[in-house]
Amino acid sequence: MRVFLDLSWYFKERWKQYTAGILVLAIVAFLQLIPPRIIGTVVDEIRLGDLTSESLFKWLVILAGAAILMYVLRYYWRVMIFGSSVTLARKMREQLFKHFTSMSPSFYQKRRVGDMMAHATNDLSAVQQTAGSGVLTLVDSLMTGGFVIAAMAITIDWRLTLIALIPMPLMVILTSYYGKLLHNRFHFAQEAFSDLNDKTQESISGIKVIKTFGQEKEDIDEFVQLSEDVVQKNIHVAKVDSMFDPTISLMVGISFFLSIIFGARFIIAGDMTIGQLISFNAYLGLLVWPMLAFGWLFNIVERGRASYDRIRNLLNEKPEIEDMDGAIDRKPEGDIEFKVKEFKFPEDDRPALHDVNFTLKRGETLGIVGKTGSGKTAILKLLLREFEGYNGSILYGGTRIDAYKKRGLREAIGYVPQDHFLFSTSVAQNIAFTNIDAPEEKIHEAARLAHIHEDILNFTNGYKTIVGERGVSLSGGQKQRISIARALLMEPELLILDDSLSAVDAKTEEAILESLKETRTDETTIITAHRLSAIQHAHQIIVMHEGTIVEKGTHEELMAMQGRYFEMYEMQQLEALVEKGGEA
Ligand SMILES: Nc1ncnc2c1ncn2[C@@H]1O[C@H](COP(=O)(O)OP(=O)(O)OP(=O)(O)O)[C@@H](O)[C@H]1O
Repeated sequence: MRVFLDLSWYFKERWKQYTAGILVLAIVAFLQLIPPRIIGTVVDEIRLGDLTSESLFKWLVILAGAAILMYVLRYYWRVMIFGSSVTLARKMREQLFKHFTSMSPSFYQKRRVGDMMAHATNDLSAVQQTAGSGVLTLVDSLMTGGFVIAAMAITIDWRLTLIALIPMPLMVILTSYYGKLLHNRFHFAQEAFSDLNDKTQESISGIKVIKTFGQEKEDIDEFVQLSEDVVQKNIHVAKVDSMFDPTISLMVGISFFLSIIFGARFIIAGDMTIGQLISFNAYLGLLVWPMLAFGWLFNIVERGRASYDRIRNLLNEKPEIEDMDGAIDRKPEGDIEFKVKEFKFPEDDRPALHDVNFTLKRGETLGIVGKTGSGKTAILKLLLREFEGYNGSILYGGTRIDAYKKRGLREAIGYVPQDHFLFSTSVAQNIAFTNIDAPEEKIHEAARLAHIHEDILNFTNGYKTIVGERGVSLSGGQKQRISIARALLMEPELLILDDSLSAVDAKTEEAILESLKETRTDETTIITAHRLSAIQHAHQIIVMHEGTIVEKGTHEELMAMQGRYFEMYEMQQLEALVEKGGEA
């Protein structure tokens, strides 16, 4: 029952609804006692020959009145209690979503999407059930059960009541045992559901790759296997679940059996009338629901507790990167001074960066080149404060970047990542992602700078064209340029292009670089690239190798050094020549 204590914050918040709901439930529980009582009285009046048409009419009116009142009140408590449980789910769903958006990238590195989806669906619905059906079954089993037992003991016979209740302790022991079994099995069923969710999500996003490699059958087989696992684990849950009802019915059956045997003896002894035994048995019939509710209560509470714990654990995880107390609330600007002695990604023993030092003056362009895995993106991730825990300091405008509020820092940076993402909305909305109210001219201007404007005008609906999930209907180069336009619309203090020109042809690349040079005279730009033409004109170029800077300078200086950069350049010239068919 601890989950009710865990949810007490919400019960306090909605105490009016819950109190009203519980009060109404109590009235319904009391009204339920009327029909059995009337049936017994009528039977006794028939036996004694006292029943008149007036008295029968009176009983029928009372029965009808009680029925109508119960009908209305049953509707009312559902609105109060179940309505509140729906609001709780909404509230927790919002909390979860907000939490997900505040978490650092390393959180997503550790967790699977399917798992998070399972928390936001199955777990939330189990908690919702606890705050709705859980409260109902708890209150109803105690109240209806209590009232019925009191009516049996006080108005009929306390000895027969005690006898009829003999199977109860056994029922409590059995149902709580089933509850424990259920808890474990439900946990495994949930995990299997997470795996299935994860698989489905991955297969759908990777459908192109699956089809290209003709792996549909293998993928379906894997899905069927996981789906079978979910079914098996849920059958395990259902097996325990289905033991509740027969057990309770058996116990109630034993109660009826005992009440008939001993009730008949009491009638023969003259301690009880036939009408009273009929009322007693009708009351016993009313006990079936509270007993069932009691069994369900364990079931609901066990599921709710497991789910609530999982959600709480998730919500308790703190974002690794948070604003420090008194953080500066403005966008940084000025020179960038990068001095990192050593940096390791979480859960990685090898340093991704070591001894990386450079200064970038405001308004200058820095080019970063190097083999794949040499640490180019790692530098950018530190600048963006996506990761921390490095040994050294990164200053922006003379102040450590962690002294700024994360929001301010990120607003100053227009970052175009390698794995850019387009949303399933229009092209215009994708570009105006950071400023949804941006005027049309600004959106077009950004698109012109990214040299995608003409392409967009050729789309069926121009800027209103809806981009499929992850932009499947666009070419790689078009997606890249829309992502660049999105970053340019921010007019960022620092523009970072992380290998963002790889899918555009050399001519378009040159045109984009030219327009950046013309418009971004006072702002800073960082470009990482494999193709040297993208960084050739930068004020400063650093060559990365195995996590450190091995060469630094302008294109001319680096060429003169005849080192790695020179080799890369020569190699790329040769490749270009071969592509052109060897004509010099
Ligand atoms: N999130 C991460 N967690 C752990 N290790 C990582 C992570 N990201 C990158 N690495 C590792 O850090 C090293 C540097 O990676 P980085 O992404 O900076 O390379 P890169 O030079 O940008 O490569 P590319 O040109 O292929 O993009 C690599 O060995 C990579 O495997």
